[in-house]
Amino acid sequence: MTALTNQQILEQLNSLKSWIYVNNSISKEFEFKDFIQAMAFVNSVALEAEKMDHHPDILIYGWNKVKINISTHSAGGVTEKDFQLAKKIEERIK
Ligand SMILES: C[C@H](O)[C@H](O)[C@H]1CNC2=NC(N)=NC(=O)C2=N1
Repeated sequence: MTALTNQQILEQLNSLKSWIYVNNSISKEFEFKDFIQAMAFVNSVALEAEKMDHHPDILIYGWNKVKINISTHSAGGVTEKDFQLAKKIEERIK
């Protein structure tokens, strides 16, 4: 899998809500009612990641916030798989 160009990444970001391109990955911050809701979200992301065998970096902070960063380690950049995972994550919080 080859890394997408900056142009391709910026175009694909338009199909996602509030994700940004930073530090060679796509990233979004989420805020929840409380810590338990945040952890429930993180566990649902873990299940999606396992299903895809494609894993994000997950930061749980500030009690009820979660930051997700996704890149494709083997490609050293952002690939289609990262956008697929981001779309799955967005479906999980609807
Ligand atoms: C062996 C296993 O399939 C690989 O290490 C997978 C696991 N999850 C992964 N996740 C991400 N984000 N990038 C990868 O290159 C990757 N590779």
